[in-house]
Amino acid sequence: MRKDGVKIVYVLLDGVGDLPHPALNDLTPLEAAYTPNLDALARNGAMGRVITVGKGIAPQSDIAVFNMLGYSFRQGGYVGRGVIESIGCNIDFRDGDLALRGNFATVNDNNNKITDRRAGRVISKEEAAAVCKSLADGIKFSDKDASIALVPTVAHRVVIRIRHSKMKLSDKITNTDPAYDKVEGMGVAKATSDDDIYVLEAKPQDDSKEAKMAAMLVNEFTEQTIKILRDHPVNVARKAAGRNPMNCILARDSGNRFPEVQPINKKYGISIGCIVEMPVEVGISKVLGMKMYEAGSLDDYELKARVAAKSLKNNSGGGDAVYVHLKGPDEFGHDGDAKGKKRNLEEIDRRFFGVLAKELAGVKNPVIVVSGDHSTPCIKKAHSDDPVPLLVSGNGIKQDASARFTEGYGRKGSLGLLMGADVISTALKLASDR
Ligand SMILES: O=C(O)[C@H](O)COP(=O)(O)O
Repeated sequence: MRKDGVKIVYVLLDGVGDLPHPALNDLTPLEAAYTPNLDALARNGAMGRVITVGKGIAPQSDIAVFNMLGYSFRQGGYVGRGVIESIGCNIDFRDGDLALRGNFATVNDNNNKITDRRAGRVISKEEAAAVCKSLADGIKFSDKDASIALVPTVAHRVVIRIRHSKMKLSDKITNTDPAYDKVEGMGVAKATSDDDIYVLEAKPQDDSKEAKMAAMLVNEFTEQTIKILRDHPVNVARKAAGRNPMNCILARDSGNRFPEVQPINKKYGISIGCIVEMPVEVGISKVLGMKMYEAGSLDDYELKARVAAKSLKNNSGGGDAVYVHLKGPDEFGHDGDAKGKKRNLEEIDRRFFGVLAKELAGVKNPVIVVSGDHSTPCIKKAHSDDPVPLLVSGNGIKQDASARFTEGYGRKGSLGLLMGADVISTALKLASDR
């Protein structure tokens, strides 16, 4: 396959896929949204659908993005989101430490019933830092050789690292977060509702003393966290202001070692940069050795479009491809806000794809690939295994009858049903064969 001169913008819209929603007259957010720029791309390309990780798997974003970049880990060997987020947030993590993804959550004072898995989502950096400091100072494990470090990242998200100075901890333990399961090391959304959920006990998944120790330490962490945070000044203030207290941390996706993977540029024989912000996306990019471009905060869509186009221009040291992750749609899906998701897609269309179209003027024959890492249907308020639409657009790509970037056109498109791990090689082939 000749790849000389190929220029690709690869956009993953987090949680973009959806199902018909009554608030949108039984359309999906993509179908209901006014997206003239995406529509124009659809008319100049071909569509299909993608099962990002595997049939029947409602994946978390980490393993889904790895797959969409060509790394399936189906033969095992995935290290877990906790490790990827640790790498993303620069915590001092070593092989044998236990790394977990945490959520600040709200629980009832008396029975550990979870009333909000994200403690209201709005958590300031100061609140998160104050709470994490109290926990780092206050948590005393019964085993004196164990210690804890916490790094708050974005909103309700926090990274937990537990270290034992005399033992490598095992990652073979279950989650305390009831919303996700671990399947072959991958985080998978469970079909639970948010209405009747409790903090779970971490259980060892084998008989080793390392797994028993890891589970015991996570359970001590949970119990002490709830005690320390019950009357914490941050929570007294939050409650007084009518906000949900951040009085618990739910842990999931344990991992205990660095991943070993082939760098992405070597895998595809081209140079691929990226524009990412979330800690998990930063972790993935570091693991794959991608060059990261600064492009403001999560919703600086115009800037992201400008930086993406510039990264491909030969006169600025241009790469061959740039992967852009846009977090926007996913949170609306989790919150069940179909109208919000529609509005967000309209904004992305106007402020990202509209600007990108103009900024790419100086790039010769670019190909734009658009897809998602998974579906987050608003009616489910969680990730699902529904395939996501895929669009490969550019002059010379054999067009099908796609008129809009929607789930429906994806279903009818000429690219058919692909696996996530095959998307980049398929796009490269279509781009090179023109
Ligand atoms: O936003 C995230 O971090 C994940 O995609 C969803 O995680 P959550 O269900 O814990 O918010």
